[in-house]
Amino acid sequence: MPMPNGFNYISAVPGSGSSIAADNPRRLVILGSTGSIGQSALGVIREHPERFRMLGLAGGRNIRLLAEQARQWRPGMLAVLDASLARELAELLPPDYSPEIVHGKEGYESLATLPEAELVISAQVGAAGLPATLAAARAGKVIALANKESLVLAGNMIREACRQSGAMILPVDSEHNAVFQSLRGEKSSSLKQIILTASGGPFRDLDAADLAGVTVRQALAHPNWSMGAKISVDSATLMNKGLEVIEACLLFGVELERVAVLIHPQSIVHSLVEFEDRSLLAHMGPADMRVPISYCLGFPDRLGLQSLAPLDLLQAATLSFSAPRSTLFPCLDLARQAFASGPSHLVVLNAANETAVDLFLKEKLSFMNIPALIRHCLDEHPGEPMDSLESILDLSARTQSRAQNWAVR
Ligand SMILES: NC(=O)C1=CN([C@@H]2O[C@H](COP(=O)(O)OP(=O)(O)OC[C@H]3O[C@@H](n4cnc5c(N)ncnc54)[C@H](OP(=O)(O)O)[C@@H]3O)[C@@H](O)[C@H]2O)C=CC1
Ligand SMILES: CC(=O)[C@@H](O)[C@H](O)COP(=O)(O)O
Ligand SMILES: [Mn+2]
Repeated sequence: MPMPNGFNYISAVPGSGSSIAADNPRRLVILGSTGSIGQSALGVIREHPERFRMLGLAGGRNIRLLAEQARQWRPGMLAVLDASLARELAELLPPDYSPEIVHGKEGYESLATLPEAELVISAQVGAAGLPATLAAARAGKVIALANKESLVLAGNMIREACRQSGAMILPVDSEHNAVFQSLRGEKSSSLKQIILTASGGPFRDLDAADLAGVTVRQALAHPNWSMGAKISVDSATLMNKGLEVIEACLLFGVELERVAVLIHPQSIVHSLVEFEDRSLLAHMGPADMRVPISYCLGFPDRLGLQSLAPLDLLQAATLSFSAPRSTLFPCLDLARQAFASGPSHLVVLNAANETAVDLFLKEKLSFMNIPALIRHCLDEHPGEPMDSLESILDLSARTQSRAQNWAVR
């Protein structure tokens, strides 16, 4: 298995290092196929239809798009959020096609653990993605992981599940995919630090007075990436980078102190690794999620992406780097503090953030109150054992209701 040598990495499925043979297509499930990552993944697969066989697609509420995808890919199983959406979805499918339609947490879990599935793309948003991701890990699947919240909520549980089942995680998140590519063939003892790049989001040059009045529309207008609403707001607050620091620690088995963040407004260098000999390896490419997704789908081979224009470095011209402004964007430090405090603090961090972002998107919370609400929830939390999926989901729910109360106080 061509994994980074000696890394404490979530790894090693026997045979998963083999190339995709055209006569033996990779059997695939996409959780979150109706989202930004899900649609980008389907774009990659559309370029290589002979290499993949679609076994299952899962959406949330967007059954029109899911029906359209299902008509094209004809998987044997579909999943949606609830029973009534499942019934509506069935009505939208052609008469000659009757897949099994499942719903809710158990439905997503059964899709993620389909016995024939080899590769599961985990691209649901938020804590909702955890049960199916954990189920896929327990079932020994290769998981192309976009849903970073799963690792933040249950990193150690997922690592242990992978160790026991032989499941393996391939990082879809652009920074972690960049690190993964840069570490291949290297020894863990040579690694000094990981440097994650952050665009800084749409508000990176604003001052405190301007930040107080930013709108939802402005927060959703990411300067470089086209993404779903939740992660776009996370990018604007720098919580996305906070979640990514934790994701890097868990994926690559490195301590918090060895994961640095640099603001890099161009989003051309997707991250770097520094070695003991002062060498820096950087991964560069277009700011398009089809690049890391295709790397995971084809791993250990690279799939061609003819539909994507090459990055023109002459056009890009400048690469710049600066330190994050943590006073104005405290979420990055809040995430670091939560990770240092322990697993239940991470659950509180994630739940408070999800509630805060949801309230901000509904214009019930100001941008500056997103970190204030998260800080309040963390300050109140004494810590508790997190030893099962149920305990995580229970603490998430309690935190969300506390956060709602704080916001409407
Ligand atoms: N977009 C990007 O470029 C990147 C995203 N990521 C991560 O990937 C994940 C997905 O992000 P993104 O694609 O942008 O998000 P989107 O909001 O675009 O898509 C989210 C997907 O999850 C589904 N979904 C929403 N709520 C639920 C729920 N309660 N239960 C089950 N499914 C649900 C949605 O279904 P429906 O729309 O049908 O309701 C949709 O398929 C996130 O964890 C994000 O942090 C990481 C790196 C880059
Ligand atoms: C594309 C991707 O991986 C996102 O997580 C991206 O990194 C967001 O950009 P920021 O660097 O602004 O958070
Ligand atoms: Mn990212």
